[in-house]
Amino acid sequence: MGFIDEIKVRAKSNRQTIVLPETEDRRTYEAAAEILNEDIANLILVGKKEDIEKGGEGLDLSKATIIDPATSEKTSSYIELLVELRKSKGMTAEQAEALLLKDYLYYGVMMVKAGDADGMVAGACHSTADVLRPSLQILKTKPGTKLVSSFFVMVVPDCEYGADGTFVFSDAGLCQNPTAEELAAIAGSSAASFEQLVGKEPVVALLSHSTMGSAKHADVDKVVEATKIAKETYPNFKIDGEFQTDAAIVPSVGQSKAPGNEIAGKANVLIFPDLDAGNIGYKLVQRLAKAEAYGPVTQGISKPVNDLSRGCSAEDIVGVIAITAVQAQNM
Ligand SMILES: CC(C)(COP(=O)(O)OP(=O)(O)OC[C@H]1O[C@@H](n2cnc3c(N)ncnc32)[C@H](O)[C@@H]1OP(=O)(O)O)[C@@H](O)C(=O)NCCC(=O)NCCS
Ligand SMILES: CC(=O)OP(=O)(O)O
Repeated sequence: MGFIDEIKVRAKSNRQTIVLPETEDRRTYEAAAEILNEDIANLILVGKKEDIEKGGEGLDLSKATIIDPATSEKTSSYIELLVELRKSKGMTAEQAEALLLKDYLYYGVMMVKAGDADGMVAGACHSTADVLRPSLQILKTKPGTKLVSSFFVMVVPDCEYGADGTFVFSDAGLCQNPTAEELAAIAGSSAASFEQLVGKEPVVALLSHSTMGSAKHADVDKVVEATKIAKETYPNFKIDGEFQTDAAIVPSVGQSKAPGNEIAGKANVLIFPDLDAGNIGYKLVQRLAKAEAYGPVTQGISKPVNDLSRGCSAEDIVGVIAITAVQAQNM
């Protein structure tokens, strides 16, 4: 069974409730119909009943719960809770009400915060910053984690590298220019995410344009420092660097560039030095190698709110909803 089919089976075994706030996008409805048809999760669609009926025309969405912020009896409690959480930032009741009635992404995150949903998925028609900012402000980093970061699960067809072609790429969505300490935290979180979702031993490579000192530059120094911190902080995970991508994933190149290294050529978790590299890298593999790309999935956050690319398909949304449900089972 492939990666996403296994995730769907796990999601079905203990159904979670996922909120979908992007009811202005047809792909949301197509994905919702498939999730409900396959019994992968319970779904909440946020919006006006008549808009949702129109948006989902021709699809069976009868098992979805529809919540209209303008009429829901829960809205006043979300306003109170939002004011409580953000009063130190100057949030007033009037501002909270205006925000929750206008911005369904904030509304969905408040549903998760209040425990009325187990997770949220959005990003088909909003930028990553707009999707993740409310969750960073409201849900916050989970205890014991330094920062929230994000990753893609990449499933590359006909590929013998990684875990039979399955990889975690991080951070390809959120942290723009991580420090060495942040890069180390991303490596630790990504190893744990790989273990949780892929169910195999993570082998983590911190990527660079240098392998074990072959190039000299401040950018390389950052990755070397991050590797040192990550190895000290997460001694139970197999982590090493700095590696070029070929040395990280191709066994023969790994052994020629880093002889005797136990991670070289075997990595299945690839840590990119910054968001430019990560975001460019995942899109190249997705589009040129025709890989499945699920994400950006967040890690290190207190409850799962996951993003999508605006270029996603309905099938991609189905995958990210199933992943979100599996993350929620473990929170
Ligand atoms: C997500 C993002 C918008 C957050 O930054 P921002 O809008 O400038 O927001 P702020 O820095 O004001 O942060 C908002 C809150 O989130 C918190 N936060 C921001 N980044 C965080 C992180 N990585 N982990 C934990 N908390 C974080 C801040 O501490 C702040 O909390 P507060 O409001 O309670 O003080 C920003 O990191 C970003 O734009 N990332 C790139 C997204 C992107 O374009 N990706 C490419 C396509 S996938
Ligand atoms: C993840 C990502 O790159 O998102 P988008 O394509 O929407 O910018």
